[in-house]
Amino acid sequence: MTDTRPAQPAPAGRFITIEGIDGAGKSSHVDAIAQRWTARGLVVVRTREPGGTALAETLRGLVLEQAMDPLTEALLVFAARRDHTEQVIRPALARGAVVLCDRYTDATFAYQGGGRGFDLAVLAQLEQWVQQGLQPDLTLWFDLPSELAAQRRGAARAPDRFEREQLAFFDAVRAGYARRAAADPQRVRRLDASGTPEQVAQGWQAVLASLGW
Ligand SMILES: Nc1ncnc2c1ncn2[C@@H]1O[C@H](COP(=O)(O)OP(=O)(O)O)[C@@H](O)[C@H]1O
Ligand SMILES: Cc1cn([C@H]2C[C@H](O)[C@@H](COP(=O)(O)OP(=O)(O)O)O2)c(=O)[nH]c1=O
Repeated sequence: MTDTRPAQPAPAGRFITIEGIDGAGKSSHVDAIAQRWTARGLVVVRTREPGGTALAETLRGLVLEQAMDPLTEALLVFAARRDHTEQVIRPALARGAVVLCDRYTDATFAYQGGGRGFDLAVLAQLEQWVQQGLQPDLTLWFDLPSELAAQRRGAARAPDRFEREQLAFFDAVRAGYARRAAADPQRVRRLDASGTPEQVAQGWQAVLASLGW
């Protein structure tokens, strides 16, 4: 069935997402990325997926800890996304804020599509129904080999249901991100996340500078 509802009007703010396999280094850079705009007096709304609202955080707890089949998993991350998008992201963009979101739909194509092997055409339909044409203006993809990410994750934190997966799963997730980047290279910018923190920071700074952000 074709979804014929019109896309909602383009929002005024800026929507930036951060992506990568677990242990890629996203959390280590998000404060500095946000500061780039707060230093100029812009309002930055920092949020994450799955999560960002009370309902979506409840769904996050289920997705990260409960065993479930791939369709249930895909529906739950999109249900969380719908609530988050409508309650937080669209209103913030309409107010002119910078929305900086730790993961969004590229993670679904990477983890559920790549990692779990779930049908990409179904994910694309859900994406359309849930987002009604809304896409990030920019996605910073922290990319590095799965082995290196696993070493970085180490034993520092109790692994959730995804972090307990084997290297082959993360190789497939990474390939899922690469497909999304190839399909939309203007939006999804790959960063080499295998270097030192300083080198990685230079990478995202160069991308933002090239956009005049
Ligand atoms: N460039 C880097 N080089 C080496 N270790 C790093 C680098 N960036 C982050 N780390 C470390 O790797 C681990 C995972 O980083 P984190 O930022 O939590 O990743 P993510 O949020 O993508 O899962 C942390 O212990 C962090 O200190
Ligand atoms: C947004 C999203 C995340 N995930 C997974 C990826 C991560 O393993 C996990 C939560 O991501 P993350 O917030 O990066 O976890 P942490 O707080 O441990 O750094 O959820 C999906 O499988 N599908 C999705 O659509």
